[in-house]
Amino acid sequence: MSDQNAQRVLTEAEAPEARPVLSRLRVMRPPAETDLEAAEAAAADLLAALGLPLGGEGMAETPRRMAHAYAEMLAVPSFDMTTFPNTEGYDELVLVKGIPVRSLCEHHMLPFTGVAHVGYLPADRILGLSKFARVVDFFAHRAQTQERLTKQVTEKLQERLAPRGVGVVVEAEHTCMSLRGVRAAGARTVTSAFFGHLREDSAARAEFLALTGVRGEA
Ligand SMILES: Nc1nc2c(ncn2[C@@H]2O[C@H](COP(=O)(O)OP(=O)(O)OP(=O)(O)O)[C@@H](O)[C@H]2O)c(=O)[nH]1
Ligand SMILES: [Zn+2]
Repeated sequence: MSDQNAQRVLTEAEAPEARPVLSRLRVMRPPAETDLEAAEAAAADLLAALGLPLGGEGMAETPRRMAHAYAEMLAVPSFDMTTFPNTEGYDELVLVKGIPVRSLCEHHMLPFTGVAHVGYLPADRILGLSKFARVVDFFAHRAQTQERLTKQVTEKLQERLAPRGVGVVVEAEHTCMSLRGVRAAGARTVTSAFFGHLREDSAARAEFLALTGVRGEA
């Protein structure tokens, strides 16, 4: 519930002059160089160049919606990476499974969607559980490759927690590969990155993969 509050659209009373999407951008961090007016003009040019009629009522606002939709998908959500001392000395795997992934492939600027499984072996500090999904979201809100997204989530956890191990698996469907081009609908790409004990110890990695439900001996 607090997640919804953090990214809710501001009410008209709070921001009477703002359109809903602009309001949402205020509680997230748009790329520094975002120019919505220029993006809207460029979207209109793109649609016109593709031969789409913009005169009718249905599409008159489409360039604005396109510009705002991309700006929203590229706006990096900010958050605190809250950690706690590991007072109980918990030293088994902590795994958050099935975190939604929504990102844009940098080659076509088309969405790829799926899930991430993120886990670590704690050392001195433990991470607030919601932060696993927030780290994934933070790196997903940009033009990405699935490989880079997987590595960046791993490296951020490594850097902030100094844990004994980190494992990240991402399973996603790329619409650039399912809706167009090769049209391999249903094909899912699986990427993984491991650090520390989960990288070096094949039994620990196998346990991690078994808990994620991802098949295969690493
Ligand atoms: N490695 C990697 N490739 C990706 C990702 N997202 C999209 N791609 C690929 O990027 C490649 C771009 O290839 P190009 O040949 O330049 O583009 P294209 O002519 O549209 O290729 P097709 O998709 O095969 O029609 C394609 O093979 C995509 O499937 C990703 O996250 N990681
Ligand atoms: Zn693509």
